[in-house]
Amino acid sequence: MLPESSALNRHRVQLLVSARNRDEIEPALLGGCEILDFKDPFKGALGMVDAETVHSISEYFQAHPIDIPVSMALGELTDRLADRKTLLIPNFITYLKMGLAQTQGMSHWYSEWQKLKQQIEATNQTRFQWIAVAYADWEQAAAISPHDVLKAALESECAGLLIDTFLKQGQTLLDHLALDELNSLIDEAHSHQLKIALAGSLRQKDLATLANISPDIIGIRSAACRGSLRTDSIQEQLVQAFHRQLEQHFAQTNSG
Ligand SMILES: O=C[C@H](O)COP(=O)(O)O
Repeated sequence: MLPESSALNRHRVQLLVSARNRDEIEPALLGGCEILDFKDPFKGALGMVDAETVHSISEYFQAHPIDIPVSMALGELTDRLADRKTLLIPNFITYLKMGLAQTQGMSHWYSEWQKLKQQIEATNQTRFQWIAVAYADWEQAAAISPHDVLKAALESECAGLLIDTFLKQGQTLLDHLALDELNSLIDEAHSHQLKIALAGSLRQKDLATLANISPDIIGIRSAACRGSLRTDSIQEQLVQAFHRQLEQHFAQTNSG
């Protein structure tokens, strides 16, 4: 059952903004981003930024320490298994996420996922907080279903579950998953203290609908970019406008 519709949802929601390079850090932060994410929008839904970009972002954070959590996308599990490149993750990263496209029918995906996470932690001598990623358009992504990803996230003690879209061709999260399906995933996650992030070409106008459910994080890139084009650059005033709308629909956004 959906919670009773109300103009103001009292659940605290944080704004995550996906930046692609050092130049986008300040517009995201000044606009009010509360979790800073890094991904390369030219490499798919969860494309990882290249080593040169990681280096310049690291230099930026050495000069300007940051006090909000930072996350990074690592691409798809199947891509990581195919290239086996050693991943060096900078020490300012808290959350890591990997997509599960092409895992449908792959019998050992769960153990491969666990092994890879352990290898990344061993290489970097750090325990990361892992975010499991479910795709709302999971059938097109040949991924496992959001309910199965949620089950796997709980089993593997992930810090959270992100529900995003795999295809970025104009359809939004809400085009693929009905609000009551999202609500039931959120209820199930919250009953196990698992945080839920929602993303997938979300726009300011979607916030009134999303205020009927209680995600913990809302993630954007397209809506923060000029012309709503995720391959364009982040604009401070667009992040700020989205953040303002978020505060109008979800109370206590900035209350710590
Ligand atoms: O995690 C957030 C995503 O980067 C959202 O990107 P998008 O708004 O372009 O779908």
